[in-house]
Formats: sequence, C-alpha cells, structure tokens
Amino acid sequence: MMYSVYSFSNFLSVCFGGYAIDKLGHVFGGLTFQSFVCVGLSIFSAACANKNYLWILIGRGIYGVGLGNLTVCQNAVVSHNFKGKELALAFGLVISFSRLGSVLNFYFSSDIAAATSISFAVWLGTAMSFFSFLFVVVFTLLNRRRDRYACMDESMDVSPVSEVGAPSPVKPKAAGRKIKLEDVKSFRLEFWLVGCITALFYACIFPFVAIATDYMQEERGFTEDEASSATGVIYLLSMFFSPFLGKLIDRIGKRLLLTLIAASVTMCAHVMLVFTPVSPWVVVFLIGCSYTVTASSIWSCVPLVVRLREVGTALSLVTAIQMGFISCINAIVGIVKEKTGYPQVSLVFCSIAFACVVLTSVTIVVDKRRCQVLNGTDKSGIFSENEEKGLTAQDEA
Ligand SMILES: C[C@H](NC(=O)[C@@H](N)CCCCN)C(=O)O
Repeated sequence: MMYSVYSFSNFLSVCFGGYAIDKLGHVFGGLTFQSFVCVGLSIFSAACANKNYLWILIGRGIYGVGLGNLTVCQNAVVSHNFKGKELALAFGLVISFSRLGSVLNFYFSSDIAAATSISFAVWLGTAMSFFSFLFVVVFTLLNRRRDRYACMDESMDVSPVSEVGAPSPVKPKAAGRKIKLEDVKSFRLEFWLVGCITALFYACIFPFVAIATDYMQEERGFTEDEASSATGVIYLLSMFFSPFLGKLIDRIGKRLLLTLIAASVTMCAHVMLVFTPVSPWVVVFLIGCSYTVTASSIWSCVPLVVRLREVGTALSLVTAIQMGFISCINAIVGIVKEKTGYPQVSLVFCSIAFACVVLTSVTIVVDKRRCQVLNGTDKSGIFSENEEKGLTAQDEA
C-alpha cells in the first residue's frame, strides 16, 4: 500500500511536473520539488514514530510528488547544460549518484534499523534530504549568477547550453518562445518510440529487482544476506560503470544498437535464471551490465529528439510512461507469482524484453531514415548548435 501510494502520486505528478519546469524554470523546479521531498519525508517520519498510518500514507504521497519531478528536473538541467559530446557522460554521472543512494539503501538501511530503530533510520533518511536541499540552494545561487551575466549585455542572448558560469552568446532569436501544451502533439515518432523502449526495458529491471531476493531464497537456497547482496550487484554495476558507458556513448553513438544488445541479453538472462542451472550471480551480472548500458543510452536520446525548450515536458512524459507501465507490470508479476510460480514470472519478463528488442529494431530503422540522430554521434557539433537555436537535432540533420 505504501509503495502504491508513492508510485501513484509519483506517476500522476510527473505527467505535469516537467511542463511546469519548462514554463517556470529549473530553480523553481529544484526548490519546489526538493521541498516536497523534505516535507513528505518529515511527515512520514513523524507519523512512523507515532504509528499514525493515515499520515504515513500522506507523507509517502507528498514524497512521491517531489521525487519523481526532482529526477525530471535533474535530467532537464543536464540536457540544458551539456552538449552532444558530453551529454551521455553527464546522464551517466547522474545515474551513478542515484544508484549510490539505491546501493546505500540496499546494503545498509536494514542494518541501521536493526542496530537502532526503524524510527531512527527513517529520520536519518529525512536528515539526508535536508542535506541535499543545500545543494539545490547552491544550484539556485549559480543560476542567479548566470542570470546576472545575461543582464549585463542585453544585446546578447544567453544560451542555456554554456560552460559552467560563463554565458555563451547566441543569436538574439535563439532562445525562442516558451513551450505551449499543444507542442506535445508535434513530438516526433522517435520520441514516443524512445518512451516505449524505456518503459519496456525498465519493466524487466525494477520489478525483477523487487522480487529477486525472494526468488533466490525460496527457489535457489540463498540466505537473506546472500540474496540481497546478489540483487544489489545490478545497482552496484550501474553505480560504478554508468559514467564510463556515458563517455563511450558520447564517442561512438550507437545508443539504439547498444539498447538492442542489452535488451537481448536481458531476455536471455531471464530465461537462464529459471530454466537453466546457471548461478543467479551470473544472471544478475548480465542484467546489471544490460541495465548500465541501457540507462546510459536511452535517457540521453530524449534531448536529441525534442526542442530544448520542451525537454522537461518530454522527460516527464517518458518518466510517466515508464512508471505507469512498471506499476502495471508489478501488479501482473504479483498475480502471476501468486497463482502460478516463478517460471511463469520469468516468461512475463522474457516477453517484455522481446517486445523491447522488436521495438528497438523498428526504431533503428526509423532513425536510419532520419540521418541516425540517435544511433550516430555529434562529432560535427551540429546537434549542439541546433540545441542552442531551439531546434531538435533532427530539424537540421
Ligand atoms: C535514470 C533512471 N531513473 C528512473 O528510471 C526514474 N524515473 C525512477 C527511478 C526510481 C528508482 N527507484 C534510473 O534510475 O535508471
């Protein structure tokens, strides 16, 4: 129930959060949504201490609104500040830090709660959210400094894509108008394809992580510690290797090809886990590598197929499609596991991974017809120049 409230509020709010970020700016997004996180967690922690179930749910709901949109805001800031040749690296670094949080939670939360109390553990998490608020404040100050530079010379327009702290002059009309809601209708086919690939791929990962520990204990004789260490390998690999993958993708492109390979490996790994005697350690290694590759590739596709002024809205739509689909798969996996067993659950994951392979292949063909914006590289810097003009990479390509 607590997870459902979180994921439902997360899903509902990200449908609109990115649009608000595009309209009102990153500083507004950062401050507002980090405040939601802090307030939500404070209510949740206080309610846990007082065992007030209603307020626990309200706290989780507010937290869900904040966290989903904060992730969108982070990715929008990255898209605005990093050009083609460093975009995937920047996304990789953000993913790495997100996964640091998951790994700390995975390996230490229950130990901290056991050594102290659940109440202490949740207050510790709340304190960390206030600590991260400080970084949002630093970000706000940096942005205000940039705005001041912009006012110093009104004949210059300040590109959202510039060296940190240094405005880069672009042609006066470059920044263009702000997004309107109806602009969503003009989003390209590639954007919707990337959204669906993201949803399909992540549906083979997050719901699997949610049940893997139980599976390894119930079916493969792992102890609780062994099972959670093995499952944690997926996030550990992503935490360490996402930036390196990002750097590689910036150099070679091939985002869709890498996603295709990763989805195929994920499909085989799910079959291997349940239908062959291969060790679960091998399987989590394969799934961890595939996840690292796809996460670094697919998120960096979004800024390449929409205009810069639409990037928050676009990222938030992809997140909404992803989270909505994952919620459905979580429910389906729960029912299938209850009614039949793990082999059938594995077939659910295989079918989704297969659909991802098919859709990625279709997208490769579509992208090839449009000058390989997603599978190519930005060696000439043309995509980056277009970003500055408010065009999509494809408008010019
Ligand atoms: C970068 C990517 N982020 C997401 O998928 C977010 N929409 C949701 C993260 C929720 C993690 N429990 C990722 O984390 O790979």
